[in-house]
Amino acid sequence: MAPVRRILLKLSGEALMGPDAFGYHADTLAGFVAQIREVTELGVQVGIVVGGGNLFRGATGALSGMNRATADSMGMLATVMNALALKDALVQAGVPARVQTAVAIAHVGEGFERDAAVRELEAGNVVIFGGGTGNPFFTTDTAAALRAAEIGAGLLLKATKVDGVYTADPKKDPSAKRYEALSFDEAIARNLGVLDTAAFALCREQNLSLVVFNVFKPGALKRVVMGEDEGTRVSNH
Ligand SMILES: Nc1ncnc2c1ncn2[C@@H]1O[C@H](COP(=O)(O)OP(=O)(O)OP(=O)(O)O)[C@@H](O)[C@H]1O
Ligand SMILES: O=c1ccn([C@@H]2O[C@H](COP(=O)(O)O)[C@@H](O)[C@H]2O)c(=O)[nH]1
Repeated sequence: MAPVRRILLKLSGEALMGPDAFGYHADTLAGFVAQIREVTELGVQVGIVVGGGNLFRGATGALSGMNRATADSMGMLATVMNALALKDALVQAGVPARVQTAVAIAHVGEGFERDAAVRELEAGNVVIFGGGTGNPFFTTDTAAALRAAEIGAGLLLKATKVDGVYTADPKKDPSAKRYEALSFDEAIARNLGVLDTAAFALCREQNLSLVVFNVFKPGALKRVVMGEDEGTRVSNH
């Protein structure tokens, strides 16, 4: 089977810290870069939205009394830092990459512009979208669904710490069962927390298929883009 032509990869921020409790784990980052390089070598165009859970989440700041919108701005800045870290690691590995940010930060990255992003992808550059949607009260899952729709990605991939979508959070409920596939209607109706509802709803509305997979499994990203049996597929069918 031919690989998907263009993907939007949502890379977990929390995954970047590997076995550490905070920040970046160099070997883990190198492993993700190797997987991304593998799919670019197949000719797949790769857009990336990276989360911020290794550095800061707005909801956590709000719990300790911060204004939620301010805390979310800090969370968005955390995702920009992750975008820069990922870009640096990709470029050092010989994979050309650009950063576009939803929050304007002069001299740090280009501002998000859909046409420019598509041109970069067609030229063979990985484009990393930092800063989420640019708005508080959203998550990078929703940003990933949004950017996927904007760039016309054939598939949205959520690269995370679990190997698919389960009947309940497998970290909290050891009896949870993994789905091989399910519909967006079912995911929303069952309130499955692997993605936020806004992101599920946008995918459903835009008829954008999603695969949730474990990014720590070597070669998993390539298997997903090749349409092989990996993770859980969520779609309108
Ligand atoms: N039904 C479910 N199936 C699978 N995972 C679930 C489910 N419900 C909740 N989860 C949890 O969702 C997590 C993945 O989503 P989450 O947004 O928290 O992580 P992330 O995207 O990896 O984080 P980050 O904010 O760092 O980008 C999993 O680690 C899992 O514990
Ligand atoms: O559109 C967005 C995206 C993200 N945020 C804030 O950033 C952090 C980190 O993102 P995660 O998706 O949780 O990894 C998030 O907790 C929000 O505080 C945002 O405000 N808007």
